Parts: sequence; C-alpha cells; structure tokens
Amino acid sequence: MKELVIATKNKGKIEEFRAMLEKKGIQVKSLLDYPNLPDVEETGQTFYENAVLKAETISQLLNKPVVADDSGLSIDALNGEPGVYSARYAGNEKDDQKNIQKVLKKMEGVENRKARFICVLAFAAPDLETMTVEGVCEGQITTEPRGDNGFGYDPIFLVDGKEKTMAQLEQFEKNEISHRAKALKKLEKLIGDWGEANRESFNYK
Ligand SMILES: O=c1[nH]c(=O)c2ncn([C@@H]3O[C@H](COP(=O)(O)OP(=O)(O)OP(=O)(O)O)[C@@H](O)[C@H]3O)c2[nH]1
Ligand SMILES: [Mg+2]
Repeated sequence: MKELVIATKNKGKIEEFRAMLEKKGIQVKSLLDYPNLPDVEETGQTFYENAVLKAETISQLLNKPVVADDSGLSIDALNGEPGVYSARYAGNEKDDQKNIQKVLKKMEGVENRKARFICVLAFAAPDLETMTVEGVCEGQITTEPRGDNGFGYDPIFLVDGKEKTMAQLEQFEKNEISHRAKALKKLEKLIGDWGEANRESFNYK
C-alpha cells in the first residue's frame, strides 16, 4: 500500500483524510506517527503561508512527499475571525468547546450569521515546487451547538443547502461537501492519480 504523510496532529483531520484516501489505496500517516519531529510554529498571516510552512518543513525533515492542511472558520460579522487563529481562538490549549462558546458569545444578537470554512492544502515533495489548493464550504453560525460528529466548530456550522450542522452529518456526508474534501479533489487533479504520483521523484515507499 502506498503511504502519504499528512503534516498534522489534529485527530479530526487525520480521520477525515483516512476516510477519503484509504479507499483509494493510500495509507495515511500523520505527525502522531513521527512523535520526535519538532513542532512547526504557525507564524504565517494566511492559511496559504501556514500550509506551505508545515508541508515544506516536514517534507524536508522526512525527505518525503507531505501534505499539510491549514484551515479555519471565517465569520463575516466578525471580519473573518477566528480565521487563521481558529484552533487557538479561546487559548493555546486548543479547546473546541471553549472556542465554540467564544464564537457564540461574540455572535449574540448578531443578525448576519454568514460564515465559511476554508481549507488550504499544500503538497511539498523533494525536488518539487510546492503546490497549493483551496476549498471553501459556505454556511451560517447557529445560536447553539447541534450534533456530535466531526470536530472543532462543526456543531455550530449550519451547512448551506442542508438542514443540518456539520456535526449532524455522517462522516461520509461531510467528506462529500466539506472545504477539506473540495481542496483534496483539486489537489488530486493537480497531482493526477495518487498512483501516478508514486514515482521515484516523489519518493513514495
Ligand atoms: O468545525 C470544524 N470543522 C472542520 O472541518 C475544520 N477544519 C478546521 N477547523 C478549525 O480550524 C482549526 C485548524 O487550525 P490548524 O489548521 O492550524 O490545525 P490544528 O492546529 O488543529 O492542527 P495542525 O494540522 O496544525 O497540526 C481547527 O483546529 C478547527 O478549530 C475546523 N473546524
Ligand atoms: Mg495548527
């Protein structure tokens, strides 16, 4: 089986990449499989900068092809917050419940609830120019959490065109419409079939 390293420690992301890629014969590894690697500090101002930083740093350290995901929630009425700070919006402990409560508090009484999830994927490989793609999923912020699936802000994100929050969708349904799924589809178009990417230049094992 071919393998692909996703430069993330986020278990929610890892699960989604596994579900989307393993059915194509790609075994997904994550930074949890490489516990000795240093943390990559997300110093960028944009999803693009952070995704490229994570992908290139880890690809250089492992000398392998690596995909990194930098993603977040952008709320119109909050001028795009929490944005690149989505994971740490309510503090460095990256607590999903605290992040949700902070958003709901800021959105109290706010009429315009329009928001979107954004996912930028960067693909870096030895001797290859790094590629980036973006996927967007539009929706509305609810007034209270609903549903137990997914991770992050999923329970307060009502997906446009569905009468459910992202956390009320089954994983396979989220993986049909999510920002991450859309970005991955674009990346697959750029790379071609992951099997095709299994060339020496990509150093797949
Ligand atoms: O409800 C959600 N459904 C999603 O599908 C989703 N995708 C991203 N997010 C939020 O944005 C942060 C990413 O920040 P992020 O890209 O820096 O990742 P992270 O720090 O969690 O892990 P890593 O990949 O950097 O190791 C996450 O923690 C979440 O709060 C999501 N929330
Ligand atoms: Mg992060």
